[in-house]
Amino acid sequence: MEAPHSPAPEGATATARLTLHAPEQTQDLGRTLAKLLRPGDLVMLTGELGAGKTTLTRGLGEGLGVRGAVTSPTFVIARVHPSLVGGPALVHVDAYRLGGGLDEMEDLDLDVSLSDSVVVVEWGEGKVEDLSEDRLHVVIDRVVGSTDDERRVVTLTGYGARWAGADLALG
Ligand SMILES: Nc1ncnc2c1ncn2[C@@H]1O[C@H](COP(=O)(O)OP(=O)(O)OP(=O)(O)O)[C@@H](O)[C@H]1O
Ligand SMILES: [Mg+2]
Repeated sequence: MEAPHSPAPEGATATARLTLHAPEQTQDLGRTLAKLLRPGDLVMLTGELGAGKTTLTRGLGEGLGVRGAVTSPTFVIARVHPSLVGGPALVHVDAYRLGGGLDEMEDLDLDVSLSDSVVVVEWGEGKVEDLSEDRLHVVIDRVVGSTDDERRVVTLTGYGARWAGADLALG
């Protein structure tokens, strides 16, 4: 599934693609990716229902050393997981029901500053890009349409100066 010749999207400063074969690998990717993340980073997760966005976020939470189990934020729009290791909190957002985007996001009245946190947003495309000039976009695709195939192709694309030259080939 490598597509080395596909052009990078406009504005992209770093990109990588990898294939994951099981949910544990998706979670591991999150753990590895967490090492690259800093306070103020915005990570957007895109992928259909059950693609593995929350699974990846669970790994991010482990890698960041935050409190609380990462689950689908079904009944809340955002959940804050404070750091247990003196690092940034993880703010996990389900933007699916976030109609208005940015304004609502700022109105959520989270008791944490987004610029001190790592903000991970599921279903945020077209809604939260304005939160930061820099962002890491993670797209998770099923290799085939079948729901019992565990393979996923993950495309990581960094936008903005923050990600310029970053090595996203984390496999
Ligand atoms: N390679 C894989 N990576 C991640 N999840 C996988 C993989 N293979 C199978 N799965 C399964 O797919 C499901 C992914 O669920 P998850 O909640 O992470 O998806 P999601 O993208 O957050 O969905 P939603 O859009 O409903 O929030 C889990 O049941 C998981 O076990
Ligand atoms: Mg989810």
